[in-house]
Amino acid sequence: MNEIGLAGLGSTLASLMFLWAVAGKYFPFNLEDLLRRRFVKFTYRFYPYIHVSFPEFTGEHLKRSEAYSAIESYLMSTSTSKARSLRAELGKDSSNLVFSMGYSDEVTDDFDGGRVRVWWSSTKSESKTPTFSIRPAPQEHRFFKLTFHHRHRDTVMERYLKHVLESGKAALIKNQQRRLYTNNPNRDYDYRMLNWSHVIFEHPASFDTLAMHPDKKREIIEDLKAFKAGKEYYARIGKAWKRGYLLYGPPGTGKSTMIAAMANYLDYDIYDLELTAVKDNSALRKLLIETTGKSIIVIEDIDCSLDLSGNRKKKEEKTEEEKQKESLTGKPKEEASKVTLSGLLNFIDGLWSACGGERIIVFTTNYVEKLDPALIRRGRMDKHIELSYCNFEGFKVFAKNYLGIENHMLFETIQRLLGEVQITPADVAESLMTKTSSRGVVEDANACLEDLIQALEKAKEDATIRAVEKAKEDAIASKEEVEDGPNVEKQQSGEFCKNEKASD
Ligand SMILES: Nc1ncnc2c1ncn2[C@@H]1O[C@H](COP(=O)(O)OP(=O)(O)OP(=O)(O)O)[C@@H](O)[C@H]1O
Repeated sequence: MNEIGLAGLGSTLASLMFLWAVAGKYFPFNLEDLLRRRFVKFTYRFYPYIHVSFPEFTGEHLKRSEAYSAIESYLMSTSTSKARSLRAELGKDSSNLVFSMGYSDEVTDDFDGGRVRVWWSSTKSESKTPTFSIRPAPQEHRFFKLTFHHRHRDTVMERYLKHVLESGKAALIKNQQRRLYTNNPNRDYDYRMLNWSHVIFEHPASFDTLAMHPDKKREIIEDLKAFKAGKEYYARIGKAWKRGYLLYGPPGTGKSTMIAAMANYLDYDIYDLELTAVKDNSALRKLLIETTGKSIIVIEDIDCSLDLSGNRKKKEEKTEEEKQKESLTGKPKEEASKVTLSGLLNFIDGLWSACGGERIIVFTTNYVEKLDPALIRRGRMDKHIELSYCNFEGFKVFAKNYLGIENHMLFETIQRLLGEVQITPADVAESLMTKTSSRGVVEDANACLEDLIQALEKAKEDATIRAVEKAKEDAIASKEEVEDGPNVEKQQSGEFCKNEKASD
């Protein structure tokens, strides 16, 4: 092209751009938009298909995409009959195989009575870009690809994908084994940087095996049932779909067993949150975001996990033993968690706590009186459940489950003794198991009940001895007080403590 030609082209382009700008300004409709749509329509003549891809990991923190999991589960039912290459995994009760689409395979799916046809394929690609980050990124990128004709765009986007996600999520819950998650202390070494790691949850506890007064049990079951069915109710009253349970009582009274029974009853996963391993409030929030719905988030022994007075303790001096350990291993003592009470309150009912929905938060403690009232007020911990020493009703549950009996001549003695001594359900369970053979068969119910009576009588004796000793100590203390007069020093220090508490 000669110089004149180039100049001509230049001026033509300039005129076109000018006209474009003028047209965009003065035309009554959006010309640019119209032309773009015409162009797209034109290209559809040659290739009328649209693709949507769903990557496995998304976001800055590479969280496994819920959409990917739901599609994977949806395709399990579709692909088994249609795909030619399948992957097999163990199903819910470890006795059946669940099949899913193999990589690089494609299946068709018909929707709307066969009017809409789509194609799904599963692909993986190796990451070729070298990464120089401290935390290596995943080497494999997996995604599902959905292909459909452009004339079905609205149906696919508005109805078909909704159907896939809903059916997939439902199938996921039905097929997937329930999981017990724990916050991952090794996340820095996990390439996916997952905050939670999990094992299959297989605890056999149920409300039938829980030794507890039947009325109390019924009340808890009703509460859980109402919660599970409460999606619309919570939406109507404008509250996040979550509920807090505080389980308190002495060790061995069944707090952990109750959580397992709740999870089995609701068919929920459990997130066992080890608060002392959480670095700070923002790490706590990240953990919360990564939990899924239909789950129970548990913080056991909450009184031991956090300085609940709200005052951080001053940095503790290292002991000689710790200093020695550090010099031997070269590793400094692990930093204490900086999670604060307000961070925890935010976790329970801050704005972030509403993401996901259908979650139960459970705190357990052996010392309810130690907890900050703000933490357990109604609305945060909606239901306070006391698990206490074994009563006769609880014992009857054990007798039925462990020995297969509902009545026995020794029941009367046991009922009397249970009214006189405090014994934990764990101890009762232990006594009833002593005569069970290694095959799990009860060899002699009578002998088991006699063992329990012995344990109860021993507990009664011990309690009497403790009471006598306590009475002696009290008598000595009051005698000393009479002889020496009121202990001024003690009183002063008592007052000092009170003042210190008041100023806290
Ligand atoms: N109420 C109960 N019903 C049935 N079994 C129980 C009950 N309480 C305790 N047990 C039995 O005792 C064992 C210990 O109970 P569990 O761990 O649930 O008690 P806990 O209150 O959580 O104790 P801790 O406070 O020490 O964690 C369980 O394995 C279970 O077999």
